[in-house]
Amino acid sequence: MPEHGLPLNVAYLGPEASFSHQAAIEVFTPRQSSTSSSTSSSTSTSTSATAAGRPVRLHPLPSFSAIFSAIQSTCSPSSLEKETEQPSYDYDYDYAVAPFENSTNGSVVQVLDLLAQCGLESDPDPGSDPDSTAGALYPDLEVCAEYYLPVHHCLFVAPSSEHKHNHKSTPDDDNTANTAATRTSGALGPTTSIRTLYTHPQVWGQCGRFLASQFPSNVVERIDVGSTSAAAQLVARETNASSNGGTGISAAIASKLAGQKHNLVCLAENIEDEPGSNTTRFFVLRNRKRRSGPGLGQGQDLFASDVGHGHQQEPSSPSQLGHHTNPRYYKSLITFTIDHTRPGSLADALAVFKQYSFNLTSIDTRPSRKRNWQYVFFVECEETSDTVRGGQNDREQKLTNMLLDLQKFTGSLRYLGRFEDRLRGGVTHVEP
Ligand SMILES: O=C(O)C(=O)C[C@]1(C(=O)O)C=C[C@@H](O)C=C1
Repeated sequence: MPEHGLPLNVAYLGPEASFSHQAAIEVFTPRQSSTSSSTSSSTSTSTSATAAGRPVRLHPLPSFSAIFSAIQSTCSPSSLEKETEQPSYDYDYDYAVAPFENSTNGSVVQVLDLLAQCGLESDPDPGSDPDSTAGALYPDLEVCAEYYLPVHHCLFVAPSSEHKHNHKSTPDDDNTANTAATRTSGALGPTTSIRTLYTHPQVWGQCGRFLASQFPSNVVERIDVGSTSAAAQLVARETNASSNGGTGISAAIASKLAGQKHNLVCLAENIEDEPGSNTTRFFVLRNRKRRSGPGLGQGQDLFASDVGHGHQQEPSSPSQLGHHTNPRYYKSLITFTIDHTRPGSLADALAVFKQYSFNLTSIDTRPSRKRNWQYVFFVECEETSDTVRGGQNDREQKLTNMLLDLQKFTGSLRYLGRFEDRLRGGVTHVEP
C-alpha cells in the first residue's frame, strides 16, 4: 500500500526490541508485527506505515518519564516536526505506548505513578482540598487505546561467555541444578557460572518460579535495568567475564527479538511462570490538545482514524444503529482521592458508578505522595449493555454526568481518557 499523509511519531520505551517496541509495532504497523525488520539499530527511529498507509516513525526513549514528558510537551501539529537529525525527544509526538499492567505480576507501578500526575483537575477550587493533586506534571496526557501483548521471556548470555560458561560448569558445582528449561543453543551446559542477572524490574515477578529454581538469591545478583532490551544490550557488551570482576558471567532476561538483535545465546525460552497466558496490557497515550473538540471520546476516535485498524466511527444516534452493528464497549480511566477520615467515603464514590450503570473493571491504588497512608485511586469503568444502547453522544453525556456526580464524593478527580475495550472487541492478539 503506498504511504500517504504526514508521519505519525510514536514514542516507546527503548532501546529497540523491548516489549514496548513490539507493542508499538503491533498497534501502529500491524502488517510488520511478526518481523524484526524494525529492529535494525538500537538508537535510531524506524519508519513504516499504518494499516491505512500512513507513515509511522517509532522512537525509542530512555525511560517512562521521558515518554510522559515528551507527550506533554507536544503541542504543535506533527507537520511542524523539527529537523529529523535532532534527538528523539525533540520530536512532536502523536502517540506513545506504555505498559500498565501484567496478567501475572500486576501493575507497572512506575507507570501508575506517572499516570497519577496526568489529567486535568476537575475540582473547581483545588486550593480547598489539602490532598488535591492539582498542578499535575502531565495535565494534557490522555489514554486513547489499550493493547494486549503476549509476553514470552528468554534467558540470554553473550556468545563470548559461552567458553567460560561451559568450562566452569561441572556436575560437582553446588548451587547447581541450573539446567536450562529449553535450550536453543545445543552445546550449553548448566547455568551455574551465571552470577549476575539483568532485566526490567517488572520481569522478576513474571519469571519467579524459574528464577527461584535456577538462581539462588545468595549466589546470583539481580540488577534492575531500564528495559529488557537494555538488559540484552548490556550483556552483549560484556565481552568477557572479567567485565564483572571475573567472578562469573552475566545473563539477561529479554524477548527473543532482543536476543536476535544482539546475537545472544539463548539458554532457555518461555521462562515466564504462565507461558500460555502471560500478557501485558499497554495504553496508547496522546496529548489531548491534539484533538479538535472537547468531546470525551475524541481521543479514541482520532486514534482509530489515524491508525486505520478497521475501526469505524460509532453511530452518533441510536437510530443509526443497524441490526448488524456490534456495539463497541468503552472503558474510562479515572483517578481520585477521597476523605480518608470519613467512614464510607470510598463506598459512596463507588456507588456513583453503579448508579450510572458503569461496571468497575479495575481498581488500584498508589501512595498519594501528599500525606503518608493516603492514596490515589485508579478506577477503570466500562459501559454496560444498558449504556451502549444509546448513541455515541448519549454515551459520552452519561459519562460526563457520572463524573459530575462523582466529584461530589471525591477530593480530587481526574478523567484520564476513554478507549475501546479490546477484550470485548475480539482484537486482542492474546494467545489462547
Ligand atoms: O522492558 C521492556 O521490554 C518493556 O517494554 C517494559 C515492560 C514493563 O514494564 O512491563 C513491558 C512488558 C513486560 O511486562 C516487561 C517489561
